[in-house]
Amino acid sequence: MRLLVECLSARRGEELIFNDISFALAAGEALIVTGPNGSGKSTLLRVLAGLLAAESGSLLLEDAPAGFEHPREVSHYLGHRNAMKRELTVEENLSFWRRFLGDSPGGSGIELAAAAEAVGLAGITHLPFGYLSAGQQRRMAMAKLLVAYRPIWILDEPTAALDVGADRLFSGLVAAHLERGGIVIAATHQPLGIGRTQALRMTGFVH
Ligand SMILES: Nc1ncnc2c1ncn2[C@@H]1O[C@H](COP(=O)(O)OP(=O)(O)OP(=O)(O)O)[C@@H](O)[C@H]1O
Repeated sequence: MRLLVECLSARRGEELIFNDISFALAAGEALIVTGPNGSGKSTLLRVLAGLLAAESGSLLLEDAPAGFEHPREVSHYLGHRNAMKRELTVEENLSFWRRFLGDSPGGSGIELAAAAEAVGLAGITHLPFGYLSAGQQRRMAMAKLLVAYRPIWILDEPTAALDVGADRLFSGLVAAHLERGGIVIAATHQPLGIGRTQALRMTGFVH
């Protein structure tokens, strides 16, 4: 599968945030998006995830499973917020996401306990999500990427609030996903320490 992005532009309110963004990612490849605050990284990821409409340009999947046309249909999106309910336990949250997202063709998510173990937090899935520390909450949000299979991971500042150990752990999860033929697009100020990456530097739109 390939993700093709051509001449993409996006608007927020009256402002054109970026213009003419193009890239292509094949299975096993990652794109790291960098740029100063306000340069449009989150906006680009939200367009890729189908949460915002592009102003112009195209987003295409090549050699995708039959019936899947837009990247959002086969993508995980991890935004700045963790998208977990504080009052529900970790297990209830992950179980909701597992059922809600379902698997894309070509793979299957792993069990909740295995996902919690993969992010180094086995044994605390019975706790309300709100009881966890900021770093533990972010780790659990990463477990969401594992409980339902999606070939494309769209990640906005995935390692914010993580300690060095969790940073490494996350790089490992990303590397394993790429190894299995996944595609990763991540906005980050910290290097993820992974191999085959392309870089996209956002500069903001110059009027
Ligand atoms: N809902 C909105 N309406 C109008 N403008 C918005 C809206 N959301 C974001 N913007 C503007 O769009 C621009 C790009 O924001 P965006 O969040 O994409 O940047 P970013 O590169 O991800 O920044 P950061 O590094 O701070 O996360 C900013 O100038 C921001 O003020």
